[in-house]
Amino acid sequence: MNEAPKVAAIVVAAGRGSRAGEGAPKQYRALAGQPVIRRAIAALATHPRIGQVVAVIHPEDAAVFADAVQGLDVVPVHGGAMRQDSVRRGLEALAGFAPDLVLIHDAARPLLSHDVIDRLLDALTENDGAVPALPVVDSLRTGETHADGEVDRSRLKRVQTPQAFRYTAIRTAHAQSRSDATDDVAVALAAGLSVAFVEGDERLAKLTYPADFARAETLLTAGLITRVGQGFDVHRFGPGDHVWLCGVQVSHSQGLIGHSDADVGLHALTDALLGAAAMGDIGDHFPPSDPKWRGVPSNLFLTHARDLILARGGIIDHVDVTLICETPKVGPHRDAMRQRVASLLRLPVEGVSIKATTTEKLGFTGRKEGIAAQATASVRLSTVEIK
Ligand SMILES: Nc1ccn([C@@H]2O[C@H](COP(=O)(O)OP(=O)(O)OP(=O)(O)O)[C@@H](O)[C@H]2O)c(=O)n1
Ligand SMILES: C[C@](O)(CO)[C@H](O)COP(=O)(O)O
Repeated sequence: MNEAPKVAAIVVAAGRGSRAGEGAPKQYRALAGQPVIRRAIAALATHPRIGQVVAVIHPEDAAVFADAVQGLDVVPVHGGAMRQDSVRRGLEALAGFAPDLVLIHDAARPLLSHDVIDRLLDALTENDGAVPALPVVDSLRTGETHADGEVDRSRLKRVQTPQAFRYTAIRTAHAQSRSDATDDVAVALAAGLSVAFVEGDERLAKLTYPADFARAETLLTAGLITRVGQGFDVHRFGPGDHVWLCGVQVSHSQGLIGHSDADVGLHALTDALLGAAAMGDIGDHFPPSDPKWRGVPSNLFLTHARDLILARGGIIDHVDVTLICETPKVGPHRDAMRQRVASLLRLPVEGVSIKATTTEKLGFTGRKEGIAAQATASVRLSTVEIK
Protein backbone atom coordinates (compact mmCIF):
# COMPACT_ATOMS: atom_id res chain seq x y z
CA MET A 1 0.00 0.00 0.00
CA ASN A 2 1.23 3.54 -0.79
CA GLU A 3 2.19 5.73 2.18
CA ALA A 4 0.04 8.81 2.78
CA PRO A 5 1.77 11.92 1.36
CA LYS A 6 3.41 14.37 3.80
CA VAL A 7 1.33 17.54 3.72
CA ALA A 8 2.27 21.04 4.94
CA ALA A 9 0.44 24.36 4.89
CA ILE A 10 1.58 27.96 4.57
CA VAL A 11 -0.59 30.81 5.82
CA VAL A 12 0.52 34.13 4.37
CA ALA A 13 -0.11 36.92 6.86
CA ALA A 14 2.55 39.55 6.28
CA GLY A 15 0.27 42.09 4.55
CA ARG A 16 -0.87 45.36 6.11
CA GLY A 17 -4.53 45.20 5.10
CA SER A 18 -4.52 48.75 3.77
CA ARG A 19 -7.94 48.34 2.07
CA ALA A 20 -9.58 47.12 5.27
CA GLY A 21 -9.61 50.54 6.92
CA GLU A 22 -8.29 51.77 10.26
CA GLY A 23 -7.04 49.59 13.08
CA ALA A 24 -4.79 46.58 13.44
CA PRO A 25 -3.84 44.63 10.30
CA LYS A 26 -7.01 42.75 9.30
CA GLN A 27 -5.63 39.29 10.10
CA TYR A 28 -5.29 40.25 13.80
CA ARG A 29 -8.78 41.74 14.22
CA ALA A 30 -11.39 39.76 16.13
CA LEU A 31 -14.07 37.98 14.16
CA ALA A 32 -16.84 36.49 16.29
CA GLY A 33 -14.55 36.40 19.31
CA GLN A 34 -11.37 35.04 17.73
CA PRO A 35 -8.58 36.67 15.72
CA VAL A 36 -9.03 36.17 11.96
CA ILE A 37 -5.61 34.53 11.63
CA ARG A 38 -6.36 32.06 14.43
CA ARG A 39 -9.37 30.75 12.53
CA ALA A 40 -7.39 30.39 9.29
CA ILE A 41 -4.51 28.57 11.01
CA ALA A 42 -6.73 26.41 13.23
CA ALA A 43 -8.59 25.03 10.20
CA LEU A 44 -5.27 23.81 8.78
CA ALA A 45 -3.54 22.81 12.04
CA THR A 46 -6.48 20.62 13.09
CA HIS A 47 -6.77 18.82 9.76
CA PRO A 48 -5.70 15.19 10.20
CA ARG A 49 -3.80 15.05 6.88
CA ILE A 50 -1.66 18.16 7.57
CA GLY A 51 1.59 17.62 9.48
CA GLN A 52 3.16 21.09 9.61
CA VAL A 53 1.85 24.66 9.40
CA VAL A 54 4.03 27.71 8.76
CA ALA A 55 2.69 31.26 9.13
CA VAL A 56 4.44 34.01 7.22
CA ILE A 57 4.17 37.18 9.29
CA HIS A 58 5.36 40.78 9.27
CA PRO A 59 8.35 41.23 11.63
CA GLU A 60 6.44 43.94 13.56
CA ASP A 61 3.60 41.50 14.31
CA ALA A 62 5.60 38.91 16.31
CA ALA A 63 3.94 39.66 19.67
CA VAL A 64 0.38 39.99 18.39
CA PHE A 65 0.86 36.82 16.35
CA ALA A 66 2.08 34.83 19.38
CA ASP A 67 -0.93 36.02 21.35
CA ALA A 68 -3.40 35.19 18.57
CA VAL A 69 -2.23 31.62 17.99
CA GLN A 70 -1.60 30.47 21.58
CA GLY A 71 -1.98 26.70 21.81
CA LEU A 72 -1.88 26.11 18.03
CA ASP A 73 0.96 24.19 16.43
CA VAL A 74 2.37 26.72 13.95
CA VAL A 75 5.86 28.01 13.10
CA PRO A 76 6.26 31.73 12.26
CA VAL A 77 8.67 33.03 9.61
CA HIS A 78 9.11 36.58 8.33
CA GLY A 79 7.47 37.63 5.06
CA GLY A 80 8.45 40.00 2.26
CA ALA A 81 7.17 43.13 0.52
CA MET A 82 4.76 41.39 -1.89
CA ARG A 83 2.49 38.40 -1.33
CA GLN A 84 4.62 36.22 -3.58
CA ASP A 85 7.78 37.12 -1.64
CA SER A 86 5.99 35.91 1.48
CA VAL A 87 4.89 32.69 -0.21
CA ARG A 88 8.45 32.05 -1.36
CA ARG A 89 9.77 32.47 2.18
CA GLY A 90 7.13 30.09 3.48
CA LEU A 91 8.12 27.49 0.88
CA GLU A 92 11.79 27.85 1.82
CA ALA A 93 10.96 27.48 5.51
CA LEU A 94 9.41 24.08 4.77
CA ALA A 95 12.58 22.67 3.20
CA GLY A 96 13.52 20.80 6.39
CA PHE A 97 10.08 19.21 6.71
CA ALA A 98 10.24 18.25 3.00
CA PRO A 99 6.52 17.81 2.38
CA ASP A 100 5.16 16.06 -0.70
CA LEU A 101 2.23 18.47 -0.90
CA VAL A 102 1.67 22.04 0.27
CA LEU A 103 -1.40 24.22 0.71
CA ILE A 104 -0.87 27.98 0.41
CA HIS A 105 -3.57 30.00 2.15
CA ASP A 106 -4.39 33.66 2.84
CA ALA A 107 -4.75 34.50 6.55
CA ALA A 108 -7.47 36.87 5.34
CA ARG A 109 -9.74 33.91 4.46
CA PRO A 110 -10.69 32.65 7.93
CA LEU A 111 -13.71 30.46 7.15
CA LEU A 112 -11.93 27.44 5.76
CA SER A 113 -13.66 24.08 6.00
CA HIS A 114 -11.99 20.67 6.15
CA ASP A 115 -14.14 19.66 3.18
CA VAL A 116 -12.39 22.19 0.92
CA ILE A 117 -8.97 20.97 2.14
CA ASP A 118 -9.94 17.37 1.37
CA ARG A 119 -11.18 18.27 -2.12
CA LEU A 120 -7.86 19.99 -2.87
CA LEU A 121 -5.63 17.21 -1.55
CA ASP A 122 -7.66 14.57 -3.39
CA ALA A 123 -7.27 16.48 -6.68
CA LEU A 124 -3.46 16.42 -6.32
CA THR A 125 -3.31 12.70 -7.05
CA GLU A 126 -3.81 13.58 -10.74
CA ASN A 127 -2.55 17.18 -10.96
CA ASP A 128 0.43 19.32 -9.94
CA GLY A 129 -1.93 21.87 -8.44
CA ALA A 130 -5.55 22.35 -7.37
CA VAL A 131 -7.48 25.49 -6.47
CA PRO A 132 -10.97 26.22 -5.14
CA ALA A 133 -13.04 28.30 -7.56
CA LEU A 134 -16.58 29.61 -7.85
CA PRO A 135 -18.55 30.81 -10.89
CA VAL A 136 -19.11 34.51 -11.50
CA VAL A 137 -22.79 35.27 -10.86
CA ASP A 138 -22.98 38.99 -11.75
CA SER A 139 -22.96 40.35 -15.30
CA LEU A 140 -19.60 41.80 -16.24
CA ARG A 141 -18.74 44.75 -18.46
CA THR A 142 -15.46 46.42 -19.39
CA GLY A 143 -14.87 50.17 -19.29
CA GLU A 144 -16.68 53.13 -17.77
CA THR A 145 -19.98 53.40 -19.69
CA HIS A 146 -22.89 51.14 -20.66
CA ALA A 147 -21.70 51.37 -24.27
CA ASP A 148 -18.55 49.45 -23.35
CA GLY A 149 -18.27 45.75 -23.94
CA GLU A 150 -20.00 42.87 -22.26
CA VAL A 151 -17.76 40.10 -20.91
CA ASP A 152 -18.65 36.44 -21.34
CA ARG A 153 -18.80 35.39 -17.69
CA SER A 154 -19.34 31.71 -18.45
CA ARG A 155 -15.58 31.29 -18.95
CA LEU A 156 -14.61 33.19 -15.78
CA LYS A 157 -14.05 31.91 -12.26
CA ARG A 158 -13.40 33.47 -8.87
CA VAL A 159 -10.29 31.75 -7.56
CA GLN A 160 -9.85 31.38 -3.79
CA THR A 161 -7.23 29.95 -1.45
CA PRO A 162 -5.92 27.55 -0.18
CA GLN A 163 -4.14 26.69 -3.39
CA ALA A 164 -2.58 23.24 -3.22
CA PHE A 165 0.50 21.97 -5.05
CA ARG A 166 3.17 19.35 -5.21
CA TYR A 167 5.81 20.96 -3.02
CA THR A 168 8.94 20.61 -5.13
CA ALA A 169 7.14 21.72 -8.30
CA ILE A 170 5.69 24.92 -6.78
CA ARG A 171 8.93 25.75 -4.94
CA THR A 172 10.86 25.56 -8.20
CA ALA A 173 8.15 27.56 -10.00
CA HIS A 174 8.27 30.29 -7.33
CA ALA A 175 12.05 30.49 -7.41
CA GLN A 176 11.78 31.41 -11.11
CA SER A 177 8.68 33.60 -11.01
CA ARG A 178 7.87 37.32 -11.00
CA SER A 179 6.81 38.83 -7.67
CA ASP A 180 3.70 40.53 -9.07
CA ALA A 181 1.69 37.39 -9.86
CA THR A 182 -1.60 37.81 -7.97
CA ASP A 183 -1.72 34.21 -6.82
CA ASP A 184 0.14 30.91 -6.87
CA VAL A 185 -1.88 29.44 -9.74
CA ALA A 186 -0.43 32.15 -11.97
CA VAL A 187 3.06 31.10 -10.85
CA ALA A 188 2.27 27.41 -11.40
CA LEU A 189 0.75 27.90 -14.87
CA ALA A 190 3.67 30.09 -15.96
CA ALA A 191 5.95 27.17 -15.06
CA GLY A 192 3.85 24.73 -17.10
CA LEU A 193 2.28 22.90 -14.14
CA SER A 194 -1.17 21.33 -14.44
CA VAL A 195 -3.79 22.89 -12.17
CA ALA A 196 -7.31 21.56 -11.52
CA PHE A 197 -10.31 23.50 -10.24
CA VAL A 198 -12.28 22.09 -7.31
CA GLU A 199 -15.50 23.50 -5.92
CA GLY A 200 -14.86 26.61 -3.80
CA ASP A 201 -16.91 27.89 -0.90
CA GLU A 202 -18.72 31.25 -0.55
CA ARG A 203 -17.69 31.28 3.13
CA LEU A 204 -14.05 31.39 2.03
CA ALA A 205 -14.43 34.93 0.65
CA LYS A 206 -11.39 37.09 1.42
CA LEU A 207 -11.66 39.88 3.97
CA THR A 208 -10.51 42.84 1.91
CA TYR A 209 -12.77 45.85 2.68
CA PRO A 210 -14.35 46.95 6.01
CA ALA A 211 -17.81 45.63 5.03
CA ASP A 212 -16.40 42.13 4.54
CA PHE A 213 -15.96 41.77 8.30
CA ALA A 214 -19.65 42.32 9.02
CA ARG A 215 -20.58 39.74 6.39
CA ALA A 216 -18.20 37.14 7.82
CA GLU A 217 -19.36 37.86 11.38
CA THR A 218 -22.96 37.29 10.28
CA LEU A 219 -22.00 33.99 8.66
CA LEU A 220 -20.23 32.85 11.80
CA THR A 221 -22.92 33.87 14.25
CA ALA A 222 -26.02 32.88 12.27
CA GLY A 223 -27.64 29.97 14.03
CA LEU A 224 -25.78 30.46 17.31
CA ILE A 225 -27.93 30.50 20.39
CA THR A 226 -27.06 32.04 23.74
CA ARG A 227 -26.74 29.68 26.65
CA VAL A 228 -26.04 30.61 30.26
CA GLY A 229 -24.12 28.34 32.62
CA GLN A 230 -23.64 28.69 36.34
CA GLY A 231 -21.02 27.33 38.72
CA PHE A 232 -20.46 27.21 42.46
CA ASP A 233 -17.46 26.17 44.58
CA VAL A 234 -16.17 26.28 48.16
CA HIS A 235 -12.67 25.86 49.63
CA ARG A 236 -11.78 25.71 53.31
CA PHE A 237 -9.03 27.86 54.86
CA GLY A 238 -5.89 26.09 56.11
CA PRO A 239 -2.27 26.92 56.85
CA GLY A 240 -0.54 29.29 54.44
CA ASP A 241 0.27 32.90 53.66
CA HIS A 242 -1.68 33.51 50.45
CA VAL A 243 -4.72 32.46 48.46
CA TRP A 244 -5.29 32.29 44.69
CA LEU A 245 -8.45 34.08 43.62
CA CYS A 246 -9.49 34.48 39.98
CA GLY A 247 -5.92 33.80 38.83
CA VAL A 248 -4.33 36.38 41.16
CA GLN A 249 -2.14 35.60 44.19
CA VAL A 250 -3.46 37.49 47.23
CA SER A 251 -1.44 37.67 50.47
CA HIS A 252 -3.46 36.41 53.44
CA SER A 253 -2.96 35.05 56.96
CA GLN A 254 -4.18 31.63 55.73
CA GLY A 255 -4.22 29.57 52.54
CA LEU A 256 -7.04 27.63 50.90
CA ILE A 257 -6.96 23.84 51.01
CA GLY A 258 -7.49 22.01 47.72
CA HIS A 259 -6.14 19.41 45.37
CA SER A 260 -5.02 22.08 42.88
CA ASP A 261 -4.16 25.69 43.83
CA ALA A 262 -7.72 25.92 45.29
CA ASP A 263 -8.66 28.97 43.22
CA VAL A 264 -12.31 28.92 44.14
CA GLY A 265 -13.21 31.72 41.69
CA LEU A 266 -11.69 29.99 38.65
CA HIS A 267 -13.26 26.68 39.68
CA ALA A 268 -16.75 28.21 39.81
CA LEU A 269 -16.10 29.94 36.49
CA THR A 270 -14.83 26.75 34.83
CA ASP A 271 -18.04 25.01 35.91
CA ALA A 272 -20.11 27.90 34.56
CA LEU A 273 -18.46 27.55 31.12
CA LEU A 274 -18.83 23.77 31.13
CA GLY A 275 -22.43 24.22 32.21
CA ALA A 276 -23.20 26.62 29.36
CA ALA A 277 -21.86 24.02 26.93
CA ALA A 278 -23.52 21.12 28.79
CA MET A 279 -20.15 19.39 28.94
CA GLY A 280 -20.18 18.02 32.48
CA ASP A 281 -18.30 19.59 35.38
CA ILE A 282 -14.74 20.28 36.45
CA GLY A 283 -14.52 16.96 38.31
CA ASP A 284 -15.35 15.03 35.12
CA HIS A 285 -12.53 16.72 33.22
CA PHE A 286 -9.98 16.90 36.08
CA PRO A 287 -10.79 14.15 38.60
CA PRO A 288 -9.49 15.05 42.11
CA SER A 289 -8.42 11.39 42.41
CA ASP A 290 -5.85 11.90 39.63
CA PRO A 291 -2.46 12.88 41.14
CA LYS A 292 -1.47 14.74 37.96
CA TRP A 293 -3.72 17.67 38.92
CA ARG A 294 -2.13 18.05 42.40
CA GLY A 295 -1.07 21.67 42.96
CA VAL A 296 -1.66 22.73 39.33
CA PRO A 297 -2.70 26.32 38.59
CA SER A 298 -6.43 26.50 38.01
CA ASN A 299 -5.99 28.57 34.86
CA LEU A 300 -5.39 25.17 33.19
CA PHE A 301 -8.96 24.17 34.02
CA LEU A 302 -10.39 27.44 32.76
CA THR A 303 -8.50 27.45 29.47
CA HIS A 304 -9.50 23.82 28.91
CA ALA A 305 -13.19 24.78 29.23
CA ARG A 306 -12.58 27.79 26.96
CA ASP A 307 -10.96 25.60 24.30
CA LEU A 308 -13.81 23.09 24.37
CA ILE A 309 -16.22 25.92 23.59
CA LEU A 310 -14.02 27.50 20.90
CA ALA A 311 -13.50 24.11 19.25
CA ARG A 312 -17.27 23.91 18.81
CA GLY A 313 -17.29 27.29 17.05
CA GLY A 314 -18.67 28.92 20.20
CA ILE A 315 -18.23 32.49 21.42
CA ILE A 316 -17.81 33.39 25.08
CA ASP A 317 -19.60 36.72 25.50
CA HIS A 318 -19.51 37.50 29.20
CA VAL A 319 -18.62 36.01 32.57
CA ASP A 320 -19.55 37.15 36.06
CA VAL A 321 -17.96 35.86 39.30
CA THR A 322 -19.02 36.60 42.88
CA LEU A 323 -16.49 35.81 45.62
CA ILE A 324 -18.13 35.28 49.02
CA CYS A 325 -15.85 35.86 52.02
CA GLU A 326 -15.16 38.12 55.00
CA THR A 327 -11.42 38.16 54.26
CA PRO A 328 -9.25 38.81 52.34
CA LYS A 329 -10.62 42.04 50.89
CA VAL A 330 -11.22 41.55 47.17
CA GLY A 331 -11.63 45.21 46.13
CA PRO A 332 -7.91 46.08 45.86
CA HIS A 333 -7.35 43.06 43.58
CA ARG A 334 -10.48 43.26 41.48
CA ASP A 335 -8.91 45.02 38.47
CA ALA A 336 -6.02 42.56 38.36
CA MET A 337 -8.50 39.68 38.55
CA ARG A 338 -10.59 41.06 35.69
CA GLN A 339 -7.47 41.53 33.56
CA ARG A 340 -6.25 38.01 34.31
CA VAL A 341 -9.57 36.31 33.57
CA ALA A 342 -10.01 38.41 30.39
CA SER A 343 -6.58 37.36 29.21
CA LEU A 344 -7.22 33.66 30.00
CA LEU A 345 -10.55 33.70 28.15
CA ARG A 346 -9.30 36.04 25.37
CA LEU A 347 -12.13 38.45 26.15
CA PRO A 348 -12.10 42.22 26.36
CA VAL A 349 -11.95 43.23 30.03
CA GLU A 350 -15.48 44.67 29.68
CA GLY A 351 -16.64 41.07 29.20
CA VAL A 352 -15.47 40.08 32.69
CA SER A 353 -17.21 41.04 35.92
CA ILE A 354 -15.77 40.20 39.35
CA LYS A 355 -17.80 41.00 42.44
CA ALA A 356 -17.45 40.25 46.14
CA THR A 357 -19.73 40.08 49.11
CA THR A 358 -19.70 39.02 52.74
CA THR A 359 -22.46 37.01 54.38
CA GLU A 360 -22.75 39.47 57.27
CA LYS A 361 -20.72 37.17 59.51
CA LEU A 362 -23.32 34.41 59.04
CA GLY A 363 -22.53 30.82 58.04
CA PHE A 364 -19.12 29.28 57.23
CA THR A 365 -17.90 32.24 55.21
CA GLY A 366 -19.06 34.58 58.01
CA ARG A 367 -17.05 32.52 60.51
CA LYS A 368 -14.01 32.83 58.17
CA GLU A 369 -13.79 29.08 57.70
CA GLY A 370 -13.49 29.29 53.94
CA ILE A 371 -14.38 31.10 50.71
CA ALA A 372 -17.27 30.38 48.36
CA ALA A 373 -17.65 31.55 44.78
CA GLN A 374 -20.43 31.53 42.27
CA ALA A 375 -20.21 32.35 38.58
CA THR A 376 -22.25 32.66 35.43
CA ALA A 377 -21.06 32.52 31.83
CA SER A 378 -22.98 33.48 28.75
CA VAL A 379 -21.85 31.70 25.63
CA ARG A 380 -23.11 31.50 22.05
CA LEU A 381 -23.01 27.99 20.64
CA SER A 382 -24.08 26.35 17.46
CA THR A 383 -25.51 22.95 16.88
CA VAL A 384 -24.13 23.12 13.32
CA GLU A 385 -20.34 23.55 13.20
CA ILE A 386 -18.13 24.42 10.24
CA LYS A 387 -16.71 20.99 9.50
N1 LIG B 1 3.64 41.24 1.46
C1 LIG B 1 2.56 40.53 1.70
C2 LIG B 1 1.28 40.94 1.24
C3 LIG B 1 0.19 40.16 1.54
N2 LIG B 1 0.35 39.02 2.27
C4 LIG B 1 -0.82 38.21 2.64
O1 LIG B 1 -1.51 37.80 1.49
C5 LIG B 1 -2.90 37.63 1.78
C6 LIG B 1 -3.79 38.22 0.69
O2 LIG B 1 -3.44 39.56 0.46
P1 LIG B 1 -4.37 40.83 0.66
O3 LIG B 1 -5.76 40.49 0.92
O4 LIG B 1 -4.06 41.74 -0.47
O5 LIG B 1 -3.76 41.39 2.03
P2 LIG B 1 -3.02 42.77 2.29
O6 LIG B 1 -1.85 42.90 1.40
O7 LIG B 1 -2.74 42.76 3.76
O8 LIG B 1 -4.17 43.81 1.97
P3 LIG B 1 -4.08 45.22 1.25
O9 LIG B 1 -3.70 44.92 -0.17
O10 LIG B 1 -5.46 45.79 1.37
O11 LIG B 1 -3.03 46.03 1.98
C7 LIG B 1 -3.14 38.25 3.15
O12 LIG B 1 -3.39 37.24 4.10
C8 LIG B 1 -1.86 39.00 3.42
O13 LIG B 1 -1.51 39.09 4.80
C9 LIG B 1 1.62 38.63 2.70
O14 LIG B 1 1.75 37.62 3.37
N3 LIG B 1 2.70 39.39 2.40
C1 LIG C 1 -4.34 35.07 -3.66
C2 LIG C 1 -5.73 35.58 -3.88
O1 LIG C 1 -6.42 35.65 -2.66
C3 LIG C 1 -6.48 34.57 -4.76
O2 LIG C 1 -7.76 35.00 -5.02
C4 LIG C 1 -5.77 36.95 -4.52
O3 LIG C 1 -5.17 36.91 -5.77
C5 LIG C 1 -5.10 38.01 -3.64
O4 LIG C 1 -5.25 39.25 -4.27
P1 LIG C 1 -4.90 40.60 -3.49
O5 LIG C 1 -5.03 41.70 -4.48
O6 LIG C 1 -3.51 40.42 -2.98
O7 LIG C 1 -5.91 40.74 -2.42
